[in-house]
Amino acid sequence: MSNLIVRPTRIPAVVLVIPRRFGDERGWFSETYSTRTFSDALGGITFMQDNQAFSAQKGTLRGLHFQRPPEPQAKLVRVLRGSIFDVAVDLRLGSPTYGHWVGETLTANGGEQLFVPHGFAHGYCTLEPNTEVAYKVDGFYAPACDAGLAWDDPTIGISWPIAAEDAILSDKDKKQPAFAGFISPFHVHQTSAAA
Ligand SMILES: Cc1cn([C@H]2C[C@H](O)[C@@H](COP(=O)(O)OP(=O)(O)O[C@H]3O[C@H](C)C(=O)[C@H](O)[C@H]3O)O2)c(=O)[nH]c1=O
Repeated sequence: MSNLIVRPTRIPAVVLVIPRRFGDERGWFSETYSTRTFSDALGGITFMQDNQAFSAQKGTLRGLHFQRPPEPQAKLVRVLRGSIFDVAVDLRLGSPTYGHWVGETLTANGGEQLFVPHGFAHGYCTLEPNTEVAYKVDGFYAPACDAGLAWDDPTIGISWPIAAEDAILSDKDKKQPAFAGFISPFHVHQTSAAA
């Protein structure tokens, strides 16, 4: 039996992985990341940084974010506590799913992880209070390359599982630009281990 369930989403480059949990009378154990088991699913990616975010309230929405080249970031996202609706948006010029989004519910109880490659915007909203998210990135934080798109952009049309008036946003995310007129720096044929 494999220690990792791998399921492509409706955008094949965005992959859901579920590491096996070994349960016993004490609880459970799981290898939440291993280059040995994940490399087949994610390619030869080298993660450089671990991030963790705590959101006190249900409906906290972070995104849509990405870093422009030369510092793009692929992300491997999982939930330590609570649950989120995790979203990736295809920004790769030439992709048949350009401008399309995919969302997956990630929970601490289920241990699901979402891989978001280079060329995608990423965002999530929390589905319960006191939710903690941990994620690996394959590029360092580069504020000069930080970029974003409006979480509620009508052209992208993400079906968030919360009412717009209930979304809790940073000041930055309240002012992210619209997708209309966006000029993507990414291309589907960019050679990258993560896209
Ligand atoms: C992302 C990041 C942020 N910071 C500092 C910068 C700010 O002073 C503070 C909060 O940053 P921000 O408001 O951008 O955090 P989030 O809104 O959670 O943004 C993240 O959430 C969405 C879902 C993402 O996919 C990105 O990883 C990231 O943009 O942490 C750092 O020092 N290092 C980092 O790697």
